[in-house]
Amino acid sequence: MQPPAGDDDLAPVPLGAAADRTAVAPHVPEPGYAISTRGLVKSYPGPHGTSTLAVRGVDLDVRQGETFAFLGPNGAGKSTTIAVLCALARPTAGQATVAGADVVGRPHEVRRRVGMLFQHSALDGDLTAEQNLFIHARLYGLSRRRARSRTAEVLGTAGLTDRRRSPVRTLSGGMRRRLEIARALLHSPRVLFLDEPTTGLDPHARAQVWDQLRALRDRDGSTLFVTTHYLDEAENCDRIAIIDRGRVVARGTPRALKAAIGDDRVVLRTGDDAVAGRIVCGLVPPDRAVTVDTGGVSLRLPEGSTWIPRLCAALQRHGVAVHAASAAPPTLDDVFFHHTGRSLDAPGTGRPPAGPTPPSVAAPSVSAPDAGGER
Ligand SMILES: Nc1ncnc2c1ncn2[C@@H]1O[C@H](COP(=O)(O)OP(=O)(O)OP(=O)(O)O)[C@@H](O)[C@H]1O
Repeated sequence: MQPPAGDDDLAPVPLGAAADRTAVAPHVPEPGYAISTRGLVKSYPGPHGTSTLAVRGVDLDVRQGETFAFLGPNGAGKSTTIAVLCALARPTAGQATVAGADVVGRPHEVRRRVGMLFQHSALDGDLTAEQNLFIHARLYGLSRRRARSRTAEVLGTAGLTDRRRSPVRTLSGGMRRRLEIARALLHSPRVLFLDEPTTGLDPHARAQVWDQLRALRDRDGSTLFVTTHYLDEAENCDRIAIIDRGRVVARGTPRALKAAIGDDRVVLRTGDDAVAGRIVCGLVPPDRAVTVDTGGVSLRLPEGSTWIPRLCAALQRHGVAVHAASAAPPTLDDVFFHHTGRSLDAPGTGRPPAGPTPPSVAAPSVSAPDAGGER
C-alpha cells in the first residue's frame, strides 16, 4: 500500500473534489485497515463569504484492532475529523474509508458500522440506565428481544448490571461515561470513536473507563479511535497521530515518537539559577536553548547524563552550589511540544496552560555565554 504522504508533500486538494468524485482515482485501502483517509479536507462556511479550513489534507491509516490516539491542541481539527469519519459531516475534499465503506458514497453503512462517544452526554437523566440503552437499541433497529439481550450484555461489560434500574441522574460521572460507551456498543460496531472519553473524570473513574475499553479491544478486537488530553492515556495506545491547525504533524508509536526527539532533558537546581544559566550557556553547543525558570535551569542534550558531571564541576568552579541535577529521556509531552509548540493541556492536571511560560517567572532563553572556554 502507498505510504501516507508526508504533510509537506500534500498536493493542494481542489475544494469540491468530494462532490466530483469522477475526477479523483478512488483510494482503495488494503484489507486490515479500519480507517484510511487521503487528503481529507473539511472547511466550514464563515460570515461574509469567508471559510474556516478545519482539516487541511489529512492522511490516516488505522489498523483493525488498533487503539489509536488522535492528539492535538484545542481547535486543531480532531472533532471535525471524527465527524467526517463517522459520516456525520461531509468532507469538502479527499477520501475516507471507514469499516470498509466510503464516508461519502455509503454514509449510512459507515454510520451502522461505527459507534460514537461524543464530548457531551446525550443520556436521559430521568430514565434508568437500562431504559436508556433499550430505547437506543430500538432506535438502531434491533428487535425487542435482541435489544433486551444486548442491553443486558453491554451493561455487564460496563460493570453496571447492579445499577441498571437506577435513574441516570443518580449515577456518578464515571458510571455515566461507561454507560455512554455501553450505549455506543449496542449495535456491535466495528470501529468505536471516542472524543475525550475521560475528560472531567477523577483518576479512578478514568482507570475504570480504560478497563472497559481494553476489555473491549481484547475480547472483540474492536478498533478504538480516541482523542484525549491525557498523556498517560495516549502513552498506552498502539499508535498516535498529532494534528495541529488541521494537519497531521507527527505519527507513530509512542516509543518511536519519543525516540525521534532524541535528546534528554537536563535540569539543574542550583544556589543561583540565573548565574548557573549563563555558565551552562557557555558550556553547551550554541544551538542549545537554555531556559531558566522556577523549575531551575533546563536544556536538551544528547546523552544528557554524561553532561551532568561536567556541568556540575564547572558550576562549582564558579562558586555556584548545585542542589540537584537530573537527565530524563523525552516524554510524550516533549513530543507534543516539539510538534505543536504547546503542552497537551489536560484539564484538571494542574499543568500550566499551553503557551509560553509567564514572563514574571521566566527568563525564556539565556543568551549571554560569559562563562565560556569549556565548550
Ligand atoms: N460547525 C462549525 N462551524 C464553523 N467552524 C467550526 C465548526 N466546528 C468547528 N469549527 C472550527 O474548526 C476548527 C477545528 O475545530 P474542532 O472542533 O474540530 O477542533 P478540536 O481539535 O476538536 O478542538 P477541541 O480539542 O477544543 O475539541 C476550529 O477553528 C473551530 O472553531
